[in-house]
Amino acid sequence: MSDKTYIPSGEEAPALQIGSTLEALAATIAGRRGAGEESYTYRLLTSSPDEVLKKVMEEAGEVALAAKDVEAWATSSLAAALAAAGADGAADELAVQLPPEYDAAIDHLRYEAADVVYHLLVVLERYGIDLDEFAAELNNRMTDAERPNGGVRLYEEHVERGK
Ligand SMILES: N=c1c2ncn([C@@H]3O[C@H](COP(=O)(O)OP(=O)(O)OP(=O)(O)O)[C@@H](O)[C@H]3O)c2ncn1[C@@H]1O[C@H](COP(=O)(O)O)[C@@H](O)[C@H]1O
Repeated sequence: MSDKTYIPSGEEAPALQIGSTLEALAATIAGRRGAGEESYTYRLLTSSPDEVLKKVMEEAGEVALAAKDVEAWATSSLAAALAAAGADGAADELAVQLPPEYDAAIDHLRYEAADVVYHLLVVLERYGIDLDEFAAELNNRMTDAERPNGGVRLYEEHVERGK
């Protein structure tokens, strides 16, 4: 844990699946600082920062396009169901059949989301923001009821609220 974060006393850190996955990936990325040119991650960590920053933007755009694809398949399925029901069809009895392409679009969205997260973690590594600090940023925005028990927090002096 960095000196920017803390776990409130009396609380234990949670063990969630996504947490350990992100920790493993972040550790792999950090470990690639010493790898050679054959490692894509090494190249992103050591080349012009524009390379990885461009990738984050590109992959975020791909997430948006993938999500629009999901919507398009859902919308066309609904349109087909409406057409099949005819003018007298009751809206609450529509039989919407989602095609295999819908499931494929969901898979693609998940894939692109993973690309964004990977590239974002490379950015965080490049700029020295560790996962605890990143988690603390998210945790600081949560209400007490939302925050996981033991969720790390940022010290007040590291919180910028633009005030
Ligand atoms: N999680 C990832 C990861 N996610 C995405 N990528 C790479 O990011 C690049 C994404 O570029 P593109 O979008 O152009 O390619 P694409 O995803 O194939 O295609 P589209 O998104 O355009 O459809 C590809 O080269 C992927 O291989 C990743 N490269 C590495 N990792 C992890 O990092 C570790 C270290 O990998 P090295 O970089 O090989 O050292 C790996 O073992 C993985 O655990």
